[in-house]
Amino acid sequence: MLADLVAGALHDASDRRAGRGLAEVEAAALAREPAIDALVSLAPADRVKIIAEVKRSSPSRGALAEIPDPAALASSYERGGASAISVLTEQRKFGGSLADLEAVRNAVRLPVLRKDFIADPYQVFEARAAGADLVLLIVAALDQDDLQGLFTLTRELGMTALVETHSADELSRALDIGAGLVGVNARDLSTFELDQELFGRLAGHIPSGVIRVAESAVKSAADVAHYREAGADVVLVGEALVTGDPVRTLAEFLAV
Ligand SMILES: O=C(O)c1ccccc1NCC(=O)[C@H](O)[C@H](O)COP(=O)(O)O
Repeated sequence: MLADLVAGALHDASDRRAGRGLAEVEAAALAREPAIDALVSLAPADRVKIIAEVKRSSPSRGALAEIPDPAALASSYERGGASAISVLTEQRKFGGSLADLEAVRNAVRLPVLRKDFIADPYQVFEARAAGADLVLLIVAALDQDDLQGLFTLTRELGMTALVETHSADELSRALDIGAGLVGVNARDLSTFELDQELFGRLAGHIPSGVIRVAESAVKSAADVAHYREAGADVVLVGEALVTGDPVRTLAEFLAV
């Protein structure tokens, strides 16, 4: 399933590239104001930080929320105390787009993450051109050379990579490339199974100086507290925010 998601994202990127070539997108990326330094915004603190996600639907859960105005949702996340905004830009299964990301960029002063299945440099340039400060790099979706290449390009463009892992082996590959922001996704992206204990098993192997992000499977403040007790500096939340009152839910989650 992950391979299908990556193939679909690459196919769509290739379609967009036919209309807007690499040179044009690269120029647009370089013309942007400098990216916000997400390593500063998400640095460990005496309280947990939250990356709040704009998520309409997903392969595992189907339709979640309409979200007619992603900019308004992102603004409410900002008001609610989120430290960064994640925007799912994959269209086929998540109903997202780069237009969503651009709208969010224009609405908030927080760092914005392009959450997609990124496997080609074109997608990284697109992200920066749309105003993203971060991109997601999923270790399971990339061989080590491609992971290193996309990570290096991300840094060259002044952005931060959230390097996502789901096993000890993937974590060591993330650390090998020098990732400073490492995610452990509770969701197996091929089977969609959730393992909320995975973060706790891997967190001890993430050296200090690397920001630890627990991703997925948060339904309640108790789940946020669970991740925090296991060592999470940051928790990334999608479904619980888009299906509830975002400001009130964030307040509960940030109070742990
Ligand atoms: O959410 C899915 O079903 C999914 C399936 C396959 C690949 C990625 C998927 N989601 C992306 C994410 O990792 C989540 O959107 C994110 O971590 C938030 O998760 P949640 O709070 O559980 O909505």
